[in-house]
Amino acid sequence: MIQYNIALIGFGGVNRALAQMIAENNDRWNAELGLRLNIVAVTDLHLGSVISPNGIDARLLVETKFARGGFAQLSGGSAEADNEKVIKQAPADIVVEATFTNPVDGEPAISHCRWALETGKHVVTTNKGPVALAAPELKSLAARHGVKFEYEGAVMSGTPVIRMAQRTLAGAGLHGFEGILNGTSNFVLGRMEGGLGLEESIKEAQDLGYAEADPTADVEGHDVRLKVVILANELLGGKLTPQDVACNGISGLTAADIDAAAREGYRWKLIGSASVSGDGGIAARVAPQRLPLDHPLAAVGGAVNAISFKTDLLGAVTVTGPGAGRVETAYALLSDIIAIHQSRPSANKKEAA
Ligand SMILES: NC(=O)C1=CN([C@@H]2O[C@H](COP(=O)(O)OP(=O)(O)OC[C@H]3O[C@@H](n4cnc5c(N)ncnc54)[C@H](OP(=O)(O)O)[C@@H]3O)[C@@H](O)[C@H]2O)C=CC1
Ligand SMILES: N[C@@H](CCO)C(=O)O
Repeated sequence: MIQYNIALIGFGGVNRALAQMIAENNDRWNAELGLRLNIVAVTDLHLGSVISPNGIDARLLVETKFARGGFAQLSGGSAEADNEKVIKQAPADIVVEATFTNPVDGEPAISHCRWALETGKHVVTTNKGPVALAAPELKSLAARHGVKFEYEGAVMSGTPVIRMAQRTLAGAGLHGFEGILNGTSNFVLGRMEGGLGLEESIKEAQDLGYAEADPTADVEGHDVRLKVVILANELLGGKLTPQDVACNGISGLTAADIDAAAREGYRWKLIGSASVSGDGGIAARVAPQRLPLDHPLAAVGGAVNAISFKTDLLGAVTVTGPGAGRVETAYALLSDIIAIHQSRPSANKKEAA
């Protein structure tokens, strides 16, 4: 059995859900996968920070109602979120970055990842900023320090699309994709079809843990734009920045637009897409589209996401699954940790034997 010491950066919906999973599943992971997770540090803007080399009881972390600065009451705790000190000095093997996604410059999350990788710690993250805006730098930093930078949850939450496409569609001639890549806007469109207003629908998505800290990113398409950049660069060999992706969200759609589409046998969906063009460039965009009801993406409802990969050998391969949600996204972090566990040299030697 291997025990991984982890540091949680940001203690909002996703990292809390991971702590809850740890409290409930460590014994099962030990039996099935040969790993246990031990939380040795946490930092959060609201709660402060704590380093505890022997480990912090995950259940206590989740169940205690901490006030602002409340981590100061824990042994090794402080009322300040001292991210740099925690990331550099905590005895963690893996840093779990789940602070807010900054679609403009990716900070402070990019710095969090950099500090971790530079000090020889693996990084797993659901934060789209570092992946969309700094992946080449962070990957080369990881390689230089012999650690991993993993980010499966940055696209489609816990639904495995990045690793799946990289590994199991290798050789199939992937040349494009189109998909519903934002759970909040898909949920909101469904609610608006049912007669609810935009603002009330967004509020519901926030309560359910789907929306970004600033939900403008969801409804204006900026979140999908980051995801399109990530997928185009990871899977199509692109070097896109968000500025390369034309972007329109759903905030301009009115109840009348939605009703008119329904009467005519269509449904509005926010679609992110990219395809390799004849000259080897990549054309990418985010835009609301009216899909006929028999289109494979038209029936995808709620916070569910779906992506159709366009391949030479298989035609379209479509994957559907959760696109947002606290537990669903925490699962993506677990899947990244398992990927790190399974990529260690001794695991590979065993498999080869
Ligand atoms: N929820 C989801 O369905 C999904 C989320 N993601 C991504 O995962 C990340 C986390 O999401 P989620 O947990 O839902 O978001 P939350 O807003 O619930 O949690 C983020 C937490 O990070 C804290 N935080 C913000 N800035 C800092 C900082 N500089 N240092 C320390 N803590 C900080 C926030 O504190 P405070 O509240 O005081 O600002 C908050 O507690 C985001 O980047 C999001 O885009 C990805 C896929 C799905
Ligand atoms: N706010 C995002 C979270 C997942 O990245 C969404 O609704 O899809």
